[in-house]
Amino acid sequence: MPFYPALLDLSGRLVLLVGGGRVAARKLASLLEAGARVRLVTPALCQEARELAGLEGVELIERGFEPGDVEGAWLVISATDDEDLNRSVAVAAEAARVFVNVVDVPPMCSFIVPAVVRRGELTLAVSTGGASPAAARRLRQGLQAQFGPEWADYLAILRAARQKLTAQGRPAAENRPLFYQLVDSQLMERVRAGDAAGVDEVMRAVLGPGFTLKELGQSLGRDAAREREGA
Ligand SMILES: C[C@@]1(CC(=O)O)C2=NC(=C\c3[nH]c(c(CCC(=O)O)c3CC(=O)O)Cc3[nH]c(c(CC(=O)O)c3CCC(=O)O)/C=C3\N/C(=C\2)[C@@H](CCC(=O)O)[C@]3(C)CC(=O)O)/[C@H]1CCC(=O)O
Ligand SMILES: NC(=O)c1ccc[n+]([C@@H]2O[C@H](COP(=O)([O-])OP(=O)(O)OC[C@H]3O[C@@H](n4cnc5c(N)ncnc54)[C@H](O)[C@@H]3O)[C@@H](O)[C@H]2O)c1
Repeated sequence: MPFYPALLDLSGRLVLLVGGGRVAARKLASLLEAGARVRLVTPALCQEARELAGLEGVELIERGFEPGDVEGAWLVISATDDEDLNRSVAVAAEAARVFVNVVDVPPMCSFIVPAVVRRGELTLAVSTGGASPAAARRLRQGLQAQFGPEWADYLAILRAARQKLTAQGRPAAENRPLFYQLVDSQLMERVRAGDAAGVDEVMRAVLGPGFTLKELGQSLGRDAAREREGA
């Protein structure tokens, strides 16, 4: 089936998560990372889920699922191994016209979850359409090795430069070639090398004065340690 790919803005939006096992804990972590509010419905929690359930933004309901739990949710995820329960969750979500993922049960899903690499604002999402989650995982691992932490700084610089340039009010047709000159320049190599002076040099050559790291409120290497730990 040709799934429609999209990136959801879940910040401040309610998501219903059913189940309290290790898989639910993993889903809870990624939902909170995306800024969602989570209603967690489960009669029992593993230690990891219990810890995350104590965080801000989580409404823990310690009992079995009831169809009314879907009320107000923008998205539903069911992470239990009980087939009847999963079906009840899927039916309730469908009736409420809310997208639902039943982990590992494609026929009950109205959306499926890709394997993901994040580097600051870069998101690489891999889906095989459900053909092979193992292949999706291997692809993700390959991308993780290929796209390093420098992408976080690189995109932060590009965003800041783009905002400053577009705020100057020139026609988009004039700005456009500059954006391509920038992404086709040595900028990425300089960022990767942690060469701040080199970055400034490239920015000056392409965009003129006013676009140094300092002038853009940017610096290098902020996310490197974190990304190395998470890689
Ligand atoms: C990407 C990832 C995201 C995540 O789950 O967060 C994800 N599965 C991951 C891993 C993984 N899952 C499974 C294995 C064992 C090897 C294998 O079976 O291949 C491995 C690998 C491992 O663990 O080593 C078992 C499995 N998964 C599904 C079925 C049922 C079926 O295929 O019918 C079965 C058999 C269950 C059984 O045996 O009973 C179904 C789905 N799994 C999906 C997503 C959706 C399609 C994704 C796509 O487009 O390809 C879909 C359709 C629905 C959904 O769950 O959204 C995550 C990788 C995270 C990462 O490492 O980056
Ligand atoms: N995609 C993946 O990577 C992956 C990996 C492992 C397992 N899985 C699948 O994900 C599912 C969950 O795995 P798990 O290891 O977290 O399972 P688990 O058995 O540890 O967790 C099931 C959870 O469901 C809860 N539950 C039971 N009855 C309930 C009810 N009536 N209402 C609400 N919650 C209820 C339980 O309290 C428990 O916390 C399984 O179906 C498994 O096949 C997927």
